[in-house]
Amino acid sequence: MASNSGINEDKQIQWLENGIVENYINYYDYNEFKDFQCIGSGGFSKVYRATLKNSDTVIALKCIKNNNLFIKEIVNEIKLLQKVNLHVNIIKFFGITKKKNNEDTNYLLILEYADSGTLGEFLKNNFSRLDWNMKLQFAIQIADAVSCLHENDIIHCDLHSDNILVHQNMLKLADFGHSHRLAEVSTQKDIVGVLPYIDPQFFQTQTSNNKSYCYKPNKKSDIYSIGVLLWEISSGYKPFKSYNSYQRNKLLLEILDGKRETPIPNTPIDYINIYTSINV
Ligand SMILES: Nc1ncnc2c1ncn2[C@@H]1O[C@H](COP(=O)(O)OP(=O)(O)OP(=O)(O)O)[C@@H](O)[C@H]1O
Repeated sequence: MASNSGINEDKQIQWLENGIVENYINYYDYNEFKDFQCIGSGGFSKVYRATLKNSDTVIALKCIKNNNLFIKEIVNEIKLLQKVNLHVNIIKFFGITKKKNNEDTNYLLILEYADSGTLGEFLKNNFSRLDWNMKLQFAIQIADAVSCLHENDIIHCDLHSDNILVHQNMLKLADFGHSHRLAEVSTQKDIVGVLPYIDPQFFQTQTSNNKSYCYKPNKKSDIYSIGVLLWEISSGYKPFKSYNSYQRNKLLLEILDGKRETPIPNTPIDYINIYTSINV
């Protein structure tokens, strides 16, 4: 007898296959692409740069490492990306392709290609040439992209500088694997994300209740992460970069105790006000 999770996986795969047949998802044959080059990897995917044959069109292919384990995340990411596909600061979703792997079939998301890597890498390599006008543009672009999500009642839930890509000096929000529609949000048992960017309320509720976790991610949790990103854009550094992974608990306790990164000298006061404002 199939397990519940097996039934759920089958349903998700069915949704993808129906999407291809009924044309609510664009499908491209894998053989239509060439010049594959691995450009990154994350918790559940490997990402390739490739070119559409007989054209100069460059795209990114996000190949899910283990379809069966992550099929829910793939379907989730596709559904959400399709809702916000028109925004210039959100990575575009073009469709899917499939690759046969012995007995298995791997699904790959076809995405807009960002030519300058993640925002984190970009700041590391280019910070000295960024003027305030550019930093401000970056801040506005992140706020615009997240505002578009929120208008569609979607929350990203995993905002950090490696989930924002840079293309032609413009920011593109990416990686919707942990995002949710607000109506479908439940209380989080597992906290996802990168510690310095996570709304501390996730942890506060957990420790004060002395029982299972009961904080629901919401729009304000994304806005906390935007505040941290604005600081990062103004400094060029990852937040709390002097803490290594072994000091995670120490950092968590300090953040709960109110520790925050301090404004960088010569940052315009209006900019500081935006990311330190508590009236969100
Ligand atoms: N559209 C793209 N254009 C260029 N590079 C990309 C693109 N999408 C992803 N990448 C690169 O691949 C890396 C992994 O992508 P992504 O964060 O989407 O994977 P993931 O498996 O969902 O990661 P996570 O562990 O954060 O959930 C990114 O950090 C980036 O370097």
